[in-house]
Amino acid sequence: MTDTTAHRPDDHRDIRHGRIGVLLVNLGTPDEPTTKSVRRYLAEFLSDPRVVEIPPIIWQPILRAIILNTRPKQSAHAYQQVWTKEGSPLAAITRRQARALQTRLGEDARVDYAMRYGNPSIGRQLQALKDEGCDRILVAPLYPQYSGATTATVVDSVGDALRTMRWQPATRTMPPYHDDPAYIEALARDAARQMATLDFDPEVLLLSFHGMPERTLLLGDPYHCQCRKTARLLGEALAQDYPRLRIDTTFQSRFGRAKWLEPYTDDTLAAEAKTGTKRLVVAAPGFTADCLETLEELEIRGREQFLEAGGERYATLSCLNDGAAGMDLIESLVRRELSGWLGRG
Ligand SMILES: C=CC1=C(C)c2cc3[nH]c(cc4nc(cc5[nH]c(cc1n2)c(C)c5CCC(=O)O)C(CCC(=O)O)=C4C)c(C)c3C=C
Ligand SMILES: [Fe+2]
Ligand SMILES: [Fe+2]
Repeated sequence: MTDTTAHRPDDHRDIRHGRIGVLLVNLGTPDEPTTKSVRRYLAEFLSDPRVVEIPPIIWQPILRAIILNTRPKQSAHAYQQVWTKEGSPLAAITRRQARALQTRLGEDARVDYAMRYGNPSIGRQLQALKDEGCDRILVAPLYPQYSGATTATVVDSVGDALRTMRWQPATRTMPPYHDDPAYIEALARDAARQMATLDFDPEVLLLSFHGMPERTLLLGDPYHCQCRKTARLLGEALAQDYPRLRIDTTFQSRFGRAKWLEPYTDDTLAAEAKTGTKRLVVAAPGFTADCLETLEELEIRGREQFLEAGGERYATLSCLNDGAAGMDLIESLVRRELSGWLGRG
């Protein structure tokens, strides 16, 4: 037991309890944009059997001998292009989301954030909330679409942390919200706000979601269907105001040699330009916060792919981040989950 709340028999009066905690969780990111730091992060991330579903006895030697000797340098270079004074964009934005939610919830709950891989870890943050007297904790994975590689592995990690505690807090996890009207409304409202600031009139809006090996779809992971449903609902919401805009769905960030969900974002950007699309906008509705995959892959490399293939105007929309639409959404999703706890006498 690594429980830090152990106490002597006469300490009972000092144990605070009865508070509610909220832990926002996102994927994770390296601490520094260096090869060493990225290697440490990727070693943890890519060793999760939920993420790479190849038996460890086969995968670990490939990971250690090949991937971790090549990818960290390449990814560190990508991270350097988007790194900020506050650190990795994903960590900085998630931190701001937690602070903004704390302001909105006030005395109703203690809010913090964690990263599934890297820092601050889920285990450390659950313990910290518990040490602050939280005996009920809502874990909110910031993934609108469920997948084994994201949502489920957050829950695995919560289970690992609880396993070390003698006196566990009660926990609850926020469900995916891919078709929640509040999510679709937030995306539509924020897309309209950002489209109004463009200095060109786009012909096409690509909705780019993070990819997954196609095999996961065949094995029953709902991720692909949930992305498709989000895209359909968002398309319907936008169609009223943008009747001439063509909206398509693609999947990005392919990794390794297996077939991933199609169509691929990079191929589609080039194909659109080659078939005559001149003005294109990309949004990434599956990402709650801007990160390497939006700021580098879509904004930097996506732009090059589209313009080099003959496109003329290109823009990416920001994720909901800690803006008003995004925070209204997170607050309403979290309050819904907390309602039973907050309602008690
Ligand atoms: C190797 C398999 C991968 C699967 C499966 C996967 C699924 C998946 N990922 C996200 C969200 C994010 N992924 C991010 C980075 C990232 N993803 C992979 C690989 C897989 N992702 C790698 C190797 C990396 C690291 C960067 C790189 O080397 O390319 C990020 C950004 C992290 C950041 O620091 O900014 C996010 C967010 C989802 C939603 C998902 C499945 C649905
Ligand atoms: Fe990923
Ligand atoms: Fe599907």
